[in-house]
Amino acid sequence: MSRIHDNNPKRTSNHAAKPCASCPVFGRCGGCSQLNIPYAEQLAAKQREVAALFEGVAPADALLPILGMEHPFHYRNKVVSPYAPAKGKRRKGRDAKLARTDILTGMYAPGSHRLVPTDACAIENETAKNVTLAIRDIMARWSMAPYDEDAGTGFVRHAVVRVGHESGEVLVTVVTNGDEFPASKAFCRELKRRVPEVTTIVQNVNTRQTNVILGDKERTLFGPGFILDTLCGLSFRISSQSFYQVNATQTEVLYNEAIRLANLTGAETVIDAYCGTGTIGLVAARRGATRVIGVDSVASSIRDAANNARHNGVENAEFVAQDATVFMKELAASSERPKSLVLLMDPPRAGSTPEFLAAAASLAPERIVYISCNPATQARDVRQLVDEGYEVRAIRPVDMFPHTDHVESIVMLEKRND
Ligand SMILES: C[S@@+](CC[C@H](N)C(=O)[O-])C[C@H]1O[C@@H](n2cnc3c(N)ncnc32)[C@H](O)[C@@H]1O
Repeated sequence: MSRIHDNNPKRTSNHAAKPCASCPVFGRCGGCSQLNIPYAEQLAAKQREVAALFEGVAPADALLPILGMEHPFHYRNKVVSPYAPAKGKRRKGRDAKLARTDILTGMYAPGSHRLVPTDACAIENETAKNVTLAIRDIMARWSMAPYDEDAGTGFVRHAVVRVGHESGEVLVTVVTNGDEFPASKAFCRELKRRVPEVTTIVQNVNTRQTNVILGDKERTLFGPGFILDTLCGLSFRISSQSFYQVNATQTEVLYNEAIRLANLTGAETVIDAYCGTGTIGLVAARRGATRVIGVDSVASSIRDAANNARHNGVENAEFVAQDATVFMKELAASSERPKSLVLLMDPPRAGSTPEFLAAAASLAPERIVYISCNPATQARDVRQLVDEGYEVRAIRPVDMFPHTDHVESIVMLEKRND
């Protein structure tokens, strides 16, 4: 996701952190920075940002209009809420009574670990928010202490709530500073009673004094330990540690557009580089690719991808746990180079590597569809691909995170005939 650097002083001064009708903590909470700007204006600014980044890299007419949301609220299907003691409310003893106001939950202030309590949020899924508030109330009622990050004491650190966009299933991960979860069965019963949509509850143990939210140890307290959700007609299994895009509505928009731009005719092998849990590659496997090879450096994502393929009966996709650059260089050097090739790539914010891009170009894919959450590094990488003999045919910004200064973009390149 790219941060907008809008040099327009008028826009900046007009909209500087004023109170906002949709959110009483706007300007203090680090969740959204543009809630006070009309949505159409936000989209126009994101379009301008992408246009500026690709000036001189792509022909101006390659830029297509940004795809925004029809209902740009409550789109976050994953909500991460820390719990902390209210100031001056640090517990004196283990059995000290707690009131609801003694426990803070909400969002951090921008660039800090100061919790801004919120009872409602304009961008988070409402069921997920209800879960985080219900946990706070149960904690107060049952004297479960929130984690104090300075002292390293207290029990409940975070709740990570994921809601299946289509299925409505709800996975709650309670991150605890300790292994033993007293009365965990009663806790689950009470949470389920308060928010009946909850389908599974997992305890994640994190006893380290760190900013990293999840620890390594987990146990399922209630339900199957995962939820299922449908994306582009395929069913995906989501567990507490799986990578899954947080705005499912726009993920479908993003993937549909990427597959449209890939223009698969039924003859192509598709490489899905930086594939995560294989979501986009599996959609390509269903929509015209003869064969899909996904590659990602995270072994657990590759296991999820292979399971997702099996679970959906997709037989023309395989997944490799390897560094994407090493994989591309090995493929470029091998004698088994696929003839008709399309490359899909979706690297992290830092973008790809010059070696990956050079190996990709030497494999001469007919089309490259490059998805990015950081158009600045994407423009840098696309410039190299242009130098290596490709031409930008289309750029499509997609608004995955309304009311924030992030924008996603898809670039489609074709091999130049010169
Ligand atoms: C933006 S995510 C894309 C995931 C997937 N395409 C999706 O839409 O869900 C970037 C992915 O790149 C992977 N990654 C990061 N560095 C990598 C590397 N050097 N080689 C291969 N994969 C890498 C991460 O594990 C992550 O799954």
